[in-house]
Amino acid sequence: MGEDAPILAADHVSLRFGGVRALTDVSFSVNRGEIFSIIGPNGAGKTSMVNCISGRYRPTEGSILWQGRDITRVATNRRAALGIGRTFQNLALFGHMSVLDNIMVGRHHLLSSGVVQGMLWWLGGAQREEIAHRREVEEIIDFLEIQAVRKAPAGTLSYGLRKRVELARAMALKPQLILLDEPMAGMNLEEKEDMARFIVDLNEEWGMTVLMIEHDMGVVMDISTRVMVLDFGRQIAIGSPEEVMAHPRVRSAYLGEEVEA
Ligand SMILES: Nc1ncnc2c1ncn2[C@@H]1O[C@H](COP(=O)(O)OP(=O)(O)OP(=O)(O)O)[C@@H](O)[C@H]1O
Repeated sequence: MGEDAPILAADHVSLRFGGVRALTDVSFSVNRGEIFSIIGPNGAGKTSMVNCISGRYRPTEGSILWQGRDITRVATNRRAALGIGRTFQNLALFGHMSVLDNIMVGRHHLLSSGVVQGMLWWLGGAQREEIAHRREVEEIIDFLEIQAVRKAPAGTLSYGLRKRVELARAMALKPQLILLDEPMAGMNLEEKEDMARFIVDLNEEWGMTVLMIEHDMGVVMDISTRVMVLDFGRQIAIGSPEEVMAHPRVRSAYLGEEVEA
């Protein structure tokens, strides 16, 4: 277990909400070091899949494997402690708190996974760790080029900068795998280009494996190692961006083209 196994795998995952089949028998694996993207039309099951990985939803059938170990029944906060990080589309930043404090909060999220561990951490040299952690947070702030706003209340920032702070908060947990749910949504071209560069760099320089959902096909095809396409909860293609774009079912389902006879 461990080194040879994919960092993450979904094994025959199905998810139903009453009569709605959000996912049907989806299997795939993500290799360490990849930027792996999930695409597909609205309602295809992308968010459901990511929620199964983060632990927010439990698959009706099938399992989620982390480095070969079955984590289907592991709680969300434990998954974060294992090394699965994410940005939360709906978890807003604390508007009145500074950028720095918002990023530091990410760390406390990790510590809150156990009162006893938290106590031991505190008794066992918390201050030293706190200083080391602050240094890491400063590195992340430098990396994401948000030094100029580190003391600003998060609520005063532009949309693009807020998204960067959210990314910083996820990075502060030092995840091995980072889940990004539509990181470019609502961004202008320049903000998208910046975000794409940060994703590539956090992958290459910080060694984080990336799993993302993104609607912007240009960005997906540009930066992804591999792409999985979902449609009506089923996997219809998986492969390199070129392979996926050339796939007849992708062209018909996703790009609305007629499938040639
Ligand atoms: N909590 C829920 N309760 C009931 N149905 C749900 C729930 N979450 C998702 N669904 C349904 O599951 C299907 C897949 O939804 P999901 O949000 O995973 O798709 P998506 O590909 O992320 O779509 P979008 O691109 O619009 O975000 C949809 O039919 C959706 O209505």
